[in-house]
Amino acid sequence: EDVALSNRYFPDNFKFGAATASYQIEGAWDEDGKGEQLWDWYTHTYPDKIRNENNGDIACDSYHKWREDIELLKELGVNHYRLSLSWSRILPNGTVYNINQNGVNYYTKILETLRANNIEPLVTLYHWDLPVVFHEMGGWLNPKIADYFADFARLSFQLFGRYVKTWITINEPQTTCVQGYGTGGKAPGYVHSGDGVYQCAYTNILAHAKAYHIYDEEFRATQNGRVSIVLDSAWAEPGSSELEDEEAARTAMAFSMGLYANPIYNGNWPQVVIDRVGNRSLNEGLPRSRLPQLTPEEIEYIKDTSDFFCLNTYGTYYAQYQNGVNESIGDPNYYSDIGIHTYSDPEWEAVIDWVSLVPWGFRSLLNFVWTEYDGVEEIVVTENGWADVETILEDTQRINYVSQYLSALLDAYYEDGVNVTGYTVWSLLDNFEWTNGYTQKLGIVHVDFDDEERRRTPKSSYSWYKRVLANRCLVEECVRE
Ligand SMILES: CCCCCCCCCCCCC/C=C/[C@@H](O)[C@@H](N)CO[C@@H]1O[C@H](CO)[C@H](O)[C@H](O)[C@H]1O
Repeated sequence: EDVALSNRYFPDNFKFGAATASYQIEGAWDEDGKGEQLWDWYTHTYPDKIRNENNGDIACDSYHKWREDIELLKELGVNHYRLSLSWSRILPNGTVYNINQNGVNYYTKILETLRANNIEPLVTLYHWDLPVVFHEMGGWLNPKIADYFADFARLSFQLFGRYVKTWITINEPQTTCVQGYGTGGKAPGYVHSGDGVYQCAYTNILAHAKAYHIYDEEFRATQNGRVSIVLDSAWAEPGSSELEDEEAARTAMAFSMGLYANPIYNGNWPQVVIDRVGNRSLNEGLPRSRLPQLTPEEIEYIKDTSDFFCLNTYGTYYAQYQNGVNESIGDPNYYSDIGIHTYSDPEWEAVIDWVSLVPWGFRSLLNFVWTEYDGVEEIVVTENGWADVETILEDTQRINYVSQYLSALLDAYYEDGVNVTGYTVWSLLDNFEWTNGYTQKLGIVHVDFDDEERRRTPKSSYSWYKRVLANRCLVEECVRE
């Protein structure tokens, strides 16, 4: 079915990019002095938790093939490349006591080459590969980790600030906290849904704020860069226009995005989260809320620690009021705290459940971020893309998805006045998709994981994206305003 796409040009200052993350592409897991990190440990200790017992030991072998990756980016014509630093490649034991010069050299070469090719690096300091020593100390359940992260951030600003003007502290704390420490679906696989999610959220936002303040106080004046955190959320659409369903959708957004965005942009946790977790904790007979209380000093310290909003999003779901759940006791659990019913429309095109072709949901989400969070003057989409579960070189579904999401983005910009200034496709390469191993393919470039050379083959979406970047327009002919 033909869908009408926006015929507006992308604004002159709009930036296009592609994204990857260290553990998902680099490989060389123990090479040249790199230390062990959480996902090395997890995939080696619990191979059965990963599809086909795969791991990222070699992944796309980008540790050796990074020049080829930059060639692909150059040819594509992107304005920026979002990549992440492997903390334990730079600091094998996690702390600044021991710096691995090979790791520093690796990233220096990449950043230099990107700059030489006029590609702006968007650098994420932490994309889930926690040095294993910190996992042994409790990982993100231990607030002390925030200090170690801050040390790593300072060192990275010192080492790479020449090249990097856009820093992202942490990727998707929601995924880390809900899946890593709540449901156990990702490393470290902990199931502490009632408490762990909130403790992890606390440590993540504290770590982010520390890194932000370090940049602000020690580097901003000389380096002139900016700092943000990547937050992810699907869009929660009310299941009906009934007030109860609208409230259910707002509650879902508060628990998914608000838990992290509210303290950073508006100050403190969302009120609905404070109330629901607090009341349920009392009903459960607990002496205090399972949600850590932020002190007035912490609220002030964490608030306003972002220079622009980084958004990752892949899909939409409906939220519906669920009768009786709010009163139920005896189930200290993040999802019971939210207490709503969610569902998808079976008509929505989707190959995996959380990536769905719902461009209007994306537009609503952009509008939500724009109006809900104080002081947001700019939004950059730092991840969005389509998942296949088999190798498809003529990936028309991906082209459909990305073109319709970009069209929705243009509508949000031109029709709704949302200042969204960048879009980053996930991903440049098919890569190691965490517990899904190599079974989910989100790259615009195919990587042959059966080939020792990890041969890269651009898919149709790569050529299509290249044309969009060159024309700055989604259709045959665009109009100027
Ligand atoms: C509070 C909400 C209540 C109920 C929720 C109902 C269910 C709706 C579906 C929500 C989404 C499920 C979880 C999805 C999270 C994604 O945003 C996240 N995993 C994306 O992470 C990035 O994914 C990339 C592609 O897989 C890539 O792996 C990258 O590294 C990640 O940053």
